[in-house]
Amino acid sequence: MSKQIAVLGAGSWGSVLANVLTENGHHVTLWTRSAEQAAEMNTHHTNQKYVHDFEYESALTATTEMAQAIAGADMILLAIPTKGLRQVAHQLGQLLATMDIKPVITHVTKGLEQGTYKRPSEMIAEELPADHYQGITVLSGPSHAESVALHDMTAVTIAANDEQLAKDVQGLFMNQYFRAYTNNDVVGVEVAAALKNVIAIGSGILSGLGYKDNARAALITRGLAEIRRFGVSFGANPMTFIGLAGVGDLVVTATSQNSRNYRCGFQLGQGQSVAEIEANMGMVIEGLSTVKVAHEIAEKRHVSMPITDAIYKVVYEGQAITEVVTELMGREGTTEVE
Ligand SMILES: NC(=O)c1ccc[n+]([C@@H]2O[C@H](COP(=O)([O-])OP(=O)(O)OC[C@H]3O[C@@H](n4cnc5c(N)ncnc54)[C@H](O)[C@@H]3O)[C@@H](O)[C@H]2O)c1
Ligand SMILES: O=P(O)(O)OC[C@H](O)CO
Repeated sequence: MSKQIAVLGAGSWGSVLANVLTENGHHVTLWTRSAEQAAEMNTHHTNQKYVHDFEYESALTATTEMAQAIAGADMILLAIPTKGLRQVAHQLGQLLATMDIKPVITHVTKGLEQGTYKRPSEMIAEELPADHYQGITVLSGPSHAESVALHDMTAVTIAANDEQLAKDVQGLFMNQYFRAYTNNDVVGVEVAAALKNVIAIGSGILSGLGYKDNARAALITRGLAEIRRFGVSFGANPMTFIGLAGVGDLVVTATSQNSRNYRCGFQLGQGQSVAEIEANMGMVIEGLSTVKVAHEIAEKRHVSMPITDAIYKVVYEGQAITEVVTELMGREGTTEVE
């Protein structure tokens, strides 16, 4: 059945997911804070700043008025980077309190909040009035916007504490090229989503330095071990980390030139500075802030995360990459399976 859906955030992922939902026959309104971007979408059906040379469904409309976007919404999809999520959720919460709707909330944010160390669903829950939405679901997994736009076969995870809610959202997204699985491990899915970006930066660094397949496979495997350790310390299900939101997203992000986090690492490995890379990317590189949060949390909770710590030293302490790599490889031998 056709539903009314609002997508908040018209970057790469928000605009492409809005298009998937429109293709699935839903009435979708995309909210953006940029009047130029809304006009471009409504007039030319494009969003050139984020996904080049792609024509969106003409039924997809955009607005800068959040109240207009969410009017009558059955689902509201938040596609905002970690840094802006609380602010947008706050704005949404104020509107929901005054409106006669009770939508499902879904978010796709991959990060952890600086300072509070909160996961995206925790931030959203803190900002929305409890009785004015049905619950929160998380969409994650190996899914580059550019590939989804081209109908590359894609499988994602929809996580929620409430199984029926996850199934409802699964039904909205499923089609011939987009497959969704449900998962009840919200903590594991959100931790995996945030931390894979850090390991992807590390993988890019190794490639940028000229290391080859063995090095990358070792980094991905041991990176997954520390992501799992971190997640399990928060009560996550270890099985989540061998699923789509875990190894799936880690592989796609840590091996693809489509990944902004991998590309950022590659350029670091080639000697560029973080400031230069961020200025040229023009889109969010979530791993750069997540590495700081993850490093701080791991230190507080005594979770061993040598790769994350190494990337932290490169990004935030300016330590030479070659020195960090030597240190990592020179650590005392240990056992693989804990
Ligand atoms: N791009 C992908 O392929 C992809 C896939 C899966 C998940 N994600 C995740 O989805 C989230 C969004 O990523 P993206 O790729 O769309 O980012 P992006 O950089 O392409 O776009 C971000 C959008 O959010 C908007 N925004 C940021 N702060 C805002 C604020 N305070 N108020 C209003 N709008 C604000 C920006 O204007 C921009 O339109 C990230 O957490 C990312 O990790 C991205
Ligand atoms: O481009 P990246 O590195 O932010 O990765 C995008 C998605 O998270 C991949 O699933």
